[in-house]
Parts: sequence; C-alpha cells; structure tokens
Amino acid sequence: MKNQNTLWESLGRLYPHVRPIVPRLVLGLLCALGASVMALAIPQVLRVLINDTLAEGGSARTVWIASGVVLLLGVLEATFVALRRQFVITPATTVETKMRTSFYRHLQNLTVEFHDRWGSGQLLSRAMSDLNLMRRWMAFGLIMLVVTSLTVVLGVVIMFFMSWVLALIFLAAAVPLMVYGYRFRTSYSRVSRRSQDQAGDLATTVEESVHGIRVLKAFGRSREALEGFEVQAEELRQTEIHKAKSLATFSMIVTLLPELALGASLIVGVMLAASGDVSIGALVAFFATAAAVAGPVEFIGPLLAMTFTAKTAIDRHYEVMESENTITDPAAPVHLAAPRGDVVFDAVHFRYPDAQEGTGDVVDGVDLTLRAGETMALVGVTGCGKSTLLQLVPRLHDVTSGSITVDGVDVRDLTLGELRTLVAVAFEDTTLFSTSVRDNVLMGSDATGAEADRILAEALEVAQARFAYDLPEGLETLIGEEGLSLSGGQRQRLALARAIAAQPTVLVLDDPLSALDVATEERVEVGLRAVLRATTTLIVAHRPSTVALADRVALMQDGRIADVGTHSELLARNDHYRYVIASLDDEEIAQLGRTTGPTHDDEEALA
Ligand SMILES: Nc1ncnc2c1ncn2[C@@H]1O[C@H](COP(=O)(O)OP(=O)(O)OP(=O)(O)O)[C@@H](O)[C@H]1O
Repeated sequence: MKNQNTLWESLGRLYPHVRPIVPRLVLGLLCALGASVMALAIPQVLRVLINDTLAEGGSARTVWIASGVVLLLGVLEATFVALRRQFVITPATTVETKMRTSFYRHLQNLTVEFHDRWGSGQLLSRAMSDLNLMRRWMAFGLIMLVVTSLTVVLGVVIMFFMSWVLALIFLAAAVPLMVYGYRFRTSYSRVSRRSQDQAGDLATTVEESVHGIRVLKAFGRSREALEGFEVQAEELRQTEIHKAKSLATFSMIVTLLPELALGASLIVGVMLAASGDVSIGALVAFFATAAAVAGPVEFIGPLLAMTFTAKTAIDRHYEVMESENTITDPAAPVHLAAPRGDVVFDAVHFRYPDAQEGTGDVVDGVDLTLRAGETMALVGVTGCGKSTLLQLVPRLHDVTSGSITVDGVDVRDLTLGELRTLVAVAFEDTTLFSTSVRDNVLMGSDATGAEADRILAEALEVAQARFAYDLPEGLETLIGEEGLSLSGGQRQRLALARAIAAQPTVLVLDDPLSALDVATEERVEVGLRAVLRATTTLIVAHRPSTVALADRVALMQDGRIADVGTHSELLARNDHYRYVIASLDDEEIAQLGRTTGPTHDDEEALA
C-alpha cells in the first residue's frame, strides 16, 4: 500500500508528536536565524569599513575596531550554532523514542493476520531507520530549511538595497531553479521510496537467513542465500546510485545557476561602479552578501532531499500505524466472575483473508462442546484445520461466522486481557524470548515472590523441564534468541511449562509433545493428567500416546468435526479415525499423509 499524500499532508502528520517540543524548536530556529544574521552582518562591516573609513584614508584604529566587530560576530555565530543544537537535539530524541514506543505498542496490538502479511524487515526498518530519518529531519532538516530559506530571502533583500539591478540579475536564476526543483521533488520522492522499501526487503532477507541459518547450512544452501542477497543488495545499490545522481544533478544546478548569475552581475556591477551608479563599498558588500547567500543556496538541495526522504519515512510509518486492529476489546465487556471452563464451538466458520477464491472455509462449520475440566484430543489428517481452530479460541483470529463461548459467554464479549488469562496456549513451533528461563515460564502468570516460585517449580516438574535447574545459572540463565541454545524438546517443555504456569481455565495445546521421546512424553502425560483435572483442555494430537491422555476425541475432517467419542468408540465405528490413528502410529505414513492425505483406497485397506 503506497501513500499518495502530498508533501505537506505527510509532514503535517508529525505535528501532534512535535507539538510538545515546539517552544524548543522555535528557540532552536531563532538561534539558527541568529547565526545566519551574524554571517550576513559581516559583509556590512566590510562595506562600512571600505566606504566610510578606507576610502577616506582611515586610521589603523578603525581597522582594529572593524576586525574586533567581525571577530565578535564570528563568535556569536558559533555560539548560536551550539545553542541551536542544545535546544533541539534532546527533545527530538524524546519524540523519536515516544514514536518508536507507540509503533512497537501498535505492532503488539495488530492481528496475527497482519504479521503474516508483513515482512519482519519492513517492520524493523520502519521502527529503526525511518524513525531515525524523521528525527534527523525534525532536529536539523526542518530548522535548517526554514533558516536557509530566510537567509536567502534576507540576503537577497540586502542585495536589493546594495543594487536593485544586480539583485534582479541574481534573482533571474531562481526561475529555472524552481521549475527544475518541482521535477526533482517528484522523481526524488519516488526513488527515495524505492530505496527505503528495498532496504526493508533486504532486512527481511537477513532476518530470515539468520533465523533459518541451521536449515541453510544443513541443506548446503548458504551460497544460494548469499547469491539472492547479493542480487537484492545490488538492486539497493543501484537505487542509491540513482538517488545520489539525481541529488548531485540538482545540487549542481542549484550551485551553477546562481554562480552564472553572479558572473553576469559582476560584469554589470563593474560597469555600474565605473559610471558611479553604485559605490565601491556597496559593490563589495553586494558580492560578499552573495557569497554568504551562496552557501545556503547550495545547501537547499541536500535539505530538500532530506525533506523528501522524511516524507517517505512518515508515509511508511503511518502505513503501519493506520493498519486497523480488527481484534479488539468489546464496547461493553462481560466479566466471568467464577469461570468453570465449558467451551462450546457453535457453527464456527473461518477462512484466511488471503485464501483463494472458490476454496472452502478452512474451518467449515465446527460444532463441538467441551465440558468443564474435560480433556479433548483433536485428531485429523494434516492440513484439515486443527491448528487454525485452536487459534480461534484465544482470538488470534476471529471466527468469520458462528461463535465460540466460554461458560456461555462469546469470547468476543470478554476483554482480550481476561480471555487470554482464561485461555493459555502452547504451540508445536515454540517461541522463547531472550530472557531468563524464569521469565519465559512465568510469562502468563501474575504471581510474585514465593507463590511465583511454587508455580514455576510445579510447572517445570509437570513439563519434565527439570533440566532448567542444571543450566549454567539455573532458572536465571538467559536463553538465547528464540531459545536456539536449547534442544527442540527442551524448548517444547519450557513452552508447555509456560502454558501450565499460567494456570488457565482453558488450555489449548497444539501438539506440544511432538519433539519428546516416548519415555519423556509418558512422564509429561502423567504430570499433565494431574494438572488437567481442573482445566478444560483441547489438545491437537499427532501421536496415539497423546490421544490416550484425553477423555474424548474429536475427529476433524475437511474443516468439520466428523465424529466425537472416546478413543475406543471411534476406533470401533469410524473408518477415517482408524486411518488417521494408523497413520499417527507410523511416522512414515504420517509423512505421506502430509503430502497426499487419505484416499478412499487407503481407508479401505486400513479398515
Ligand atoms: N496464515 C495462513 N494464511 C493462509 N492459509 C493458512 C494459514 N495458516 C494455515 N493456512 C492453511 O489452512 C489450512 C489448515 O491449516 P492448519 O495449520 O490449521 O492445519 P492442521 O490441521 O493444523 O495441520 P497440521 O496437522 O499439519 O498442523 C491449510 O491448508 C493451510 O495451508
């Protein structure tokens, strides 16, 4: 989604963030202006010195005084520059940090569907480099653009007072500059947008390959990854070159045209001085002022480029900030004072927003009732929609129709905070955070002190995660990014411990024991049975041993619940269940199922 806002509309969106620091920005602006005035005053001292003193054979004393005034003006200019920095840098970094924090907060609130759609590098580059660009523009670009423009205007006014004819010649250069500047704005904005998007894509590639480094190495695909990266990096380099060339051309024209105009003014100026229409002092002051204005004029190119880049950064920032969060708290939330844990799926449908047209719903009319405290295994061939169904309970996605209720209350009528306290989840694909084992496990618990210690110890015990005590610093050991320093089974056990430690009313487990050996799985199951007694549990099972944990089994087929009963009831009466269980029993058949699914022949053969 590309933003079509004008430059002013985009820059104007910063105003609410900048408003609190406007007084300091104005002070910074005044200081910058002061510095420019000091720089412009120096030629006037020269004019007075030449016209009123030297021309009349003035004394050495007046030269000393003039030099002293020039020195003073120079010191004042430097002081104003330092004060400008002092006034704006700290508040601008505060604005940047606040915007970054609200960006991060918004990312946390956005739906899983949003995160499925956006590359992580695009979000990273918006959170880091785009906000950095905005801060630099705010603290420097904006002020300098105003001051530079004012300096040029003031300088030109002074030049008019020195000689209006020469000033008009100088100003003639502004007309082609404005025409070219307009074209530059359009083309530079476009290339700047491309470069920032490509930098985001490159960051996504780095993030993915770092994340998947084991797979790349194991499959010997590092070279291909590098080649892919090089192609992207080269594209970015080309865009950067294009950007730099476009700025260089603009800067050259911005520098050259005033210089040409000055050359013409010089010829006319000498003629005017010869005819006595302009004094020598005024002529010197005119050119000294023109020299003082030339610097700011040349500076306008990079400042405009910085402004267009900031516009792109603001547009990119707001593309995320304006992405709507569709999963929100209800207007009038219901509170469950004493939750029991009855869970009912009523005609639940769900389809992913990016699902192809003409395909059926992933969850296609699920009716299922879990009694409080019951453990229900969810079984089905791969891809039939089990994980998707589970994610609907804590509202990681919202049902497209139908409803899910806990104790008769629609999950959409509870606040997200309450719902996610009631429902804890452990996924097969575990995510751990770069913090201590303790913080990872207690993530869903509000307990503190001795109570937290007790819950932690119990959860680690049930999840067979006692290995955590033997880590170098025990439970305080910092686990690496995404827990990559741990084995798959260890990570799963910590994720399971985290779900248990949350002490939920409803526990949703997506095949949380898949990476464990059979003996460890058995021990975990014994512990879980004790814990699950008080908790309603929906557990996706890919192994018969996990099914054995359940009071009842729900068989999912093509997005619907095809049958519900105990394991032995389903074995006795349901061909498809026998097929699924047989394939669960055998990893190889399960793998086959992953790619082909059951056929009628398969089912007959197994029956
Ligand atoms: N984020 C997503 N966007 C679009 N489609 C998705 C998404 N996640 C899953 N799907 C599709 O939804 C269908 C069901 O996937 P789901 O993960 O729920 O199946 P599953 O029964 O849990 O499979 P498995 O046993 O292999 O974990 C699949 O066809 C899958 O391709």
